[in-house]
Amino acid sequence: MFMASRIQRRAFSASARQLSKVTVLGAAGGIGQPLSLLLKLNPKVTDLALYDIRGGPGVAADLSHINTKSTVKGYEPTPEGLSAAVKGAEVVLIPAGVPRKPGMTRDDLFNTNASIVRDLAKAVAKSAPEAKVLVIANPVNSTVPIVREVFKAHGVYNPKTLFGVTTLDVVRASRFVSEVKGTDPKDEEITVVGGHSGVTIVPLFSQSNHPDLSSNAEIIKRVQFGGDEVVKAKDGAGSATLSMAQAGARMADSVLRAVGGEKGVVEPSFVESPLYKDQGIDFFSSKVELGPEGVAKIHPVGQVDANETALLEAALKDLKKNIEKGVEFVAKNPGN
Ligand SMILES: NC(=O)C1=CN([C@@H]2O[C@H](COP(=O)(O)OP(=O)(O)OC[C@H]3O[C@@H](n4cnc5c(N)ncnc54)[C@H](O)[C@@H]3O)[C@@H](O)[C@H]2O)C=CC1
Ligand SMILES: O=C([O-])CC(=O)C(=O)O
Repeated sequence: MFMASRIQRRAFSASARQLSKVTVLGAAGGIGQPLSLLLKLNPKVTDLALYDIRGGPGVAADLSHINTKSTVKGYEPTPEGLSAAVKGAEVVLIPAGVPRKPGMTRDDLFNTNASIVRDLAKAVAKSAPEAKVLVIANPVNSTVPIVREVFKAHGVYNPKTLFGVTTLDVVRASRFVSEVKGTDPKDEEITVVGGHSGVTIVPLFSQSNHPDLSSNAEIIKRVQFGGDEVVKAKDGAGSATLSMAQAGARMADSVLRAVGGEKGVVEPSFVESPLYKDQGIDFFSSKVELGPEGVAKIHPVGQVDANETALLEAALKDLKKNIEKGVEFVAKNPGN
């Protein structure tokens, strides 16, 4: 009978028990807390690292009592704490940054959030350059290019590992359609492309079970401005946190499934993309097939109708400006 050597047995048990450290930067915030909770409940996460400029260790102590196997550790808000939090991470999620208040656009958050994301990206570039980085902080259309510029400056940029999280847009689209059509949202897969703000969010209903909706201005607007609905309802207390936590946890889970070797995992995401590079637009959200290294394949936009063509044109115009703004910010403000 074949007897596995000790080395073979060790190699087998390491691969069977994939170690997946996941770090949340901004873990004590409105998104960070429920997101961390959902990650604590995910058996694919073996180590959960929580960092925030305030409150990280408290949230970690609380979550650490939940009886799932993963370890949970909160880190002090120091450069050493940040570096230790990200070190060895498979996935780093970044929901750190201020949220909108009524009357603001996501772009109005740029002045505050650009430097927060830049500085966190520096720490990731230094201590976890191979991690898959999932950027949630707004304006995503600009913060993702900021992370790229920082990684490039550190000589560690890999386009396969940088993602802007646009999952909430497809989550919303699926739910809103199911409400209109009286269906189960799990059966409503709606492709949403472009970016993550207002008119840069383009739902492609012509590709769904309900092509009639592609001329329905009301539902298109609801998907594009779903975030504003929540901002208005929260009336000054912030923006979407719980639905965002669910969307972020879904995206992290998909990335981990692909890391674990699962095939055919597809999520929409704002990534460096060839689709509109000829128009000077480096980043675009479309369906992305995930693999062990991160981005495995970027799906094309596919067939769109006349109405969607017009929506895409408007989206590309804004996207270009948003992306350039992020790139210019790092060029002019490289930080320390
Ligand atoms: N991509 C998306 O679909 C969505 C993005 N967002 C964005 O996510 C961000 C966070 O939103 P909320 O959690 O509601 O805000 P929040 O204010 O409740 O939480 C933000 C957390 O970040 C922390 N923080 C600030 N600077 C930090 C730094 N330098 N390092 C580590 N932590 C830091 C704060 O202490 C706070 O705990 C906002 O920019 C918001 O616009 C919100 C919803 C959806
Ligand atoms: O609307 C906001 O500011 C937060 C966000 O990105 C969303 O809910 O989609």
